[in-house]
Amino acid sequence: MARMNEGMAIDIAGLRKVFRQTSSGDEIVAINRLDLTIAPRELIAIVGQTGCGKSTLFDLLIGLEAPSGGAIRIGGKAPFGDFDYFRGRIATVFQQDRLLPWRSALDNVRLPLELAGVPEAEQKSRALDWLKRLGLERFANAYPRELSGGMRQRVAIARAFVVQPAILLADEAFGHLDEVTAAELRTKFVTLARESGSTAILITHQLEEAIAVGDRIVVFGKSASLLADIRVSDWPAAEHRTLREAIQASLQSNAPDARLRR
Ligand SMILES: Nc1ncnc2c1ncn2[C@@H]1O[C@H](COP(=O)(O)OP(=O)(O)OP(=O)(O)O)[C@@H](O)[C@H]1O
Repeated sequence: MARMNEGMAIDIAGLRKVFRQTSSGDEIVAINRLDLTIAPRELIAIVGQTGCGKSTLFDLLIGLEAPSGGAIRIGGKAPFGDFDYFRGRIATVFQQDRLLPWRSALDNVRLPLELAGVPEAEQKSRALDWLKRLGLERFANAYPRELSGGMRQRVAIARAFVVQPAILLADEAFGHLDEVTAAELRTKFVTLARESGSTAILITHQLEEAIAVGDRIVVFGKSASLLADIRVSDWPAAEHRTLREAIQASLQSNAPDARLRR
C-alpha cells in the first residue's frame, strides 16, 4: 500500500542562475530573478520555449547546481546545501528512462532503496509492489533491452515512486512515446502522484498535456521570466482551446497574452 506522504512546499525567491560560456566567456542568464511558490501536494506543469531555463530550474531543484542568486527552499531547506537530506525525498523522471542496462526491472526499481540502506527483503517487496501498480509484475526479471520504450518508462516511474518522494520532477517524461502510450502513462503518473501526496512539477512542451495534468500551468518566457501562472480550474473545458491559443501566443511573443488575465 502506498503511504501518503506529507508533501513539501517549494519556495523560490529571486532565483538567478548565470552560466559563463567557456568558448566566448559570455554570460548566459538562464534564470533571471524567478519568484514562484508551490503548495504541498500541488501538481504544476511548466511550459516554455526551448532554452528558457526549465532544465536549469530542475538542476537547481535537485541540488545539482547552486543558485547564482536568490534562493530555493523545499520544506524550508536548500536542495544544494542540504543535498543529503533530500536523498529519497526528491525523485525524477526524464525523457530518457536512464535505467541501468545490467540490472533487471526489479533491480532498477529497488536501486534508490538500496542506496538508502533499506533491508534487501523490503527493497524487493516494495519494488515489486510498484512494478505491479505499473502493470509490469510479469516483467520484474526482464532487462531493459527486453522491454519496449513505454515499458521502460513505466519502470522509471516505478523507480521514482518507490521512495514515496515528497517532490516529483518529470522533465518531458512522456514526450518521446506514441500518443496513446503517453496519454495512458501521464494519467497513471498523475493518479499515483495524487495518491502519494507528492508535490509534482512536470516540464512539457505539449500544451494539451499541461492542461490535462496540472492544477496550475506556469508559462516561462526568456530566462524563466513568468509570463503566466494559470489555475486550470478557472478555465472550463469549453474554453481550453482559447487557453491553449493564449498560452501559445504568450510563448511566441514572449509577453503575457491579454486573454490570460482572469
Ligand atoms: N552548464 C551550462 N553551461 C552554459 N550554459 C548553459 C548550461 N546549462 C544551460 N545553459 C544555458 O542556459 C539556458 C537555459 O537552458 P535550459 O537547458 O535550462 O533550457 P530549457 O528550457 O530546459 O530548454 P529545452 O526545452 O530545450 O530543454 C540556455 O541558453 C543554455 O544554453
